[in-house]
Amino acid sequence: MPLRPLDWNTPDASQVSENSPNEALPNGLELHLKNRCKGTINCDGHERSATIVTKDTPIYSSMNGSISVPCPCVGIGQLPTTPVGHKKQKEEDIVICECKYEANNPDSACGERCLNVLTSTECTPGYCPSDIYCKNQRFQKCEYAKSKLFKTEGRGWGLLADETIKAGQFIIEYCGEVISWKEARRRSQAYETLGLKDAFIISLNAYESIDATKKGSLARFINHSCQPNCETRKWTVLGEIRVGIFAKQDISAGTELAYDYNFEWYGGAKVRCLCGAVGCSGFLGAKSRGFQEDTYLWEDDDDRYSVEKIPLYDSEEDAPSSKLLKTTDSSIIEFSNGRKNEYSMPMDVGLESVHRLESAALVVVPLDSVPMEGVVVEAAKTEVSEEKQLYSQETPRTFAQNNAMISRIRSNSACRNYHVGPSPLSNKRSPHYPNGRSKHLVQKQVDAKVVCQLLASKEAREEVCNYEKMKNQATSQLDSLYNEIRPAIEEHERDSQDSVSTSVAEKWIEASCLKLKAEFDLYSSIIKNVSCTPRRARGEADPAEGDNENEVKYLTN
Ligand SMILES: C[S@@+](CC[C@H](N)C(=O)[O-])C[C@H]1O[C@@H](n2cnc3c(N)ncnc32)[C@H](O)[C@@H]1O
Repeated sequence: MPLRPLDWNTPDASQVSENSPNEALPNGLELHLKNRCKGTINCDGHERSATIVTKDTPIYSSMNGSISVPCPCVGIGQLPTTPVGHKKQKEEDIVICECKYEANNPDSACGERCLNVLTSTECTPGYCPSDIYCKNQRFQKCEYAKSKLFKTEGRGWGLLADETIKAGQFIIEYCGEVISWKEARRRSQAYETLGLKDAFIISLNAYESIDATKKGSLARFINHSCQPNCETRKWTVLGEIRVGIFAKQDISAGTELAYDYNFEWYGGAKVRCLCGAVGCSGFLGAKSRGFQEDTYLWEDDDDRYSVEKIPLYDSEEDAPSSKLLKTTDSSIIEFSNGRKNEYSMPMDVGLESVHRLESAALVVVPLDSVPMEGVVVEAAKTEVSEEKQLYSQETPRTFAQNNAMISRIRSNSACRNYHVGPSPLSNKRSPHYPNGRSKHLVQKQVDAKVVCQLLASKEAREEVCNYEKMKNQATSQLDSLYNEIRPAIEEHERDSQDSVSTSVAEKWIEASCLKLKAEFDLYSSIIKNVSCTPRRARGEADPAEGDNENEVKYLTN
């Protein structure tokens, strides 16, 4: 049973032949000289001897009851073995389809219309009415497309189609050790500490991950692309969820296979994406929650770690020479979070600048977090301590939560690669101010009540208050929707769905837009009234009962 290997038995002693020195594996891992076994590897018609180490060895795959090791010819050699560690499927859990094999219609034997195929479940041998004709046991029979390893430029090893592959075709299973989510985090950190640059852990479901770092199939060599020709899909095979790589489109022989990792970035080095796609997001995991939160946290006033400041290329020579835009003078680019950055652009603006623009557009920042500096400075012209009163520190649902939701909805999280690290950056994630508060807790907002105290006109005050009320309503609507949606999101992470339902996503988008509009209305009203209506004179009675008069005095100075 060559499935989802947790471990392998030692190859049969009869396989042992001449020993040869260890060879470096494609990803730089060495064979460990432990539980040593010698075996003959038959690869593309030629034989070579090698030391095979079970248990503690980076050996690839569980194909057809064999283990695979890379051969210097960049092929794969096989040694027979038996993977163990699978759950036994209970008879009562076996789902039986209603197909009937007809000799003149081969598709009748568990083709597209098979009930099991429609629910991404493989038929169980011995129980399928199509019996030996059943075509729905691709994972079990390792019906992989032909592929071969090749060395890429800058992205390590990659995998090529070695035959024409049709859209929708099963290419290969992502095999590896099935471990808990917690163990995945622990291992990711350990691998990073060991200096392993490549990440091989993908998420299987909310609780388990597949680690192909040391044991896995050739699928572990498939690189990421922001415009991929493959995708991951989950199938239920003999009662277990397993991950396969499937073709998204027809792929011709010799084309590199790639899928979108939806890489989950938790810190550590930001890895530049070298997929070369037109809409490339710049970094592996740039769309993930961790990456966006980290980037956002530092955008305020510390540009050192923001994505825009990290050069995409190590040197100018590395940068592609394509000239995509032309401009003559300095341009102000307004980011979606309202922050303006001034770039003195050279005559020719190359790919890097375009990337910068694209990555800026990717950052979704709700108005909650817009500091409104223009308004406050202009209106108050006051001491720093008063700024605190204009900016409420209330953070009903911070950006982190909002953004987590957005990125979860957005992410097709069937498979996320982990890249976890106790890196220098992780210290930066909780910077502290001298007053001991964490920087990311200081989400500034304009406090409409304090602004009202500035305004002499009753109508102006009422208008601002009304807009604030509407903003608060929209905020609590979004909050309750968040609670309503959470189970759906959790469910989505647990089962094999690749995305949340469109209706859920639409509800969320609608409520978010309403909140953004309410915020926009409030802030426009504040700007309009602060700049166009008279201010209250010093010492004038406070419009609101019990308000602090000193506050007003300061503000109108
Ligand atoms: C699952 S492995 C893929 C195989 C890997 N190239 C190797 O040589 O073993 C994932 C790692 O490959 C590299 N990689 C994959 N896609 C990449 C891309 N588009 N740009 C840069 N590096 C990439 C990254 O180091 C990533 O952590």
